[in-house]
Amino acid sequence: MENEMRALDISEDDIATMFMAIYWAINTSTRKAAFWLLTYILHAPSLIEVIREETKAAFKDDGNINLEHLHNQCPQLNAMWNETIRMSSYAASVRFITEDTIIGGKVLRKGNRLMIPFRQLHFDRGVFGETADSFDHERFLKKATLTQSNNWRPFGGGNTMCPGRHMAKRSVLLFVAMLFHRFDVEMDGYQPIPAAEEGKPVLGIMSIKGTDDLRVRLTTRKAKA
Ligand code: HEM
Repeated sequence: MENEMRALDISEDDIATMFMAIYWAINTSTRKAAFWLLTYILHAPSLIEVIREETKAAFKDDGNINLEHLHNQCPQLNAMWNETIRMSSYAASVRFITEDTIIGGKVLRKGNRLMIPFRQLHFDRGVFGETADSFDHERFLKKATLTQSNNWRPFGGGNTMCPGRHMAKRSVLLFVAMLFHRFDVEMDGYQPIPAAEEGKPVLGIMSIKGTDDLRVRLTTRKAKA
């Protein structure tokens, strides 16, 4: 990729900026999304069996795992994923206004910047209902069209919509499915859902606040005879 950029005469500074953005995108939001998804599941442990049952067809006898099964044929796990990134997204799209535009009776002047904070969209009770503040693992099962809503934008939108979104989802679903197939997982004694760092906007998924964490116990599951 670097060679291709050099061949296009892109400057050293711009190449560094692009790589920085890519490394950062890969290394931050995806692992945080996995953390929050596991946290929500461990706080409703009956979901673990639901996931094991739904994902077991993805695990092949030859050791391979069918990623597309996890992506397309596991509605419950997918609904948990959608709900997790609704709850934990703290990004905002920033757009440069190129023409005077009227939205909802408000004039947006050419030359200004517009910020669209996702958290406010994701917690809008007009769209997500009275339970918008809490994790509902079935929310996107009961209403699959929510993913088409302009209020659900964990990956932004338009030309700069996150190109890593499919990879991020597949990585996290794979990690969670493998974890529950290989291990019994439980909280190391009851712990509340860790506080999220709400004071610091990020381009993606929220961090845990301060030293909060979630300790878990893992026990290897015995292979079925
Ligand atoms: C849960 C995981 C992730 C979340 C929530 C996330 C979220 C976002 C958001 C909100 C944007 C800005 C979209 C906009 O401007 O409207 C973005 C951009 C971007 N993301 Fe992600 N992302 C995730 C994972 C990834 C991964 C795994 C990669 C790379 C493999 C990636 C690569 C990028 C890149 C390159 C951009 C800039 C796109 C552009 O400006 O054209 N992201 N992401």
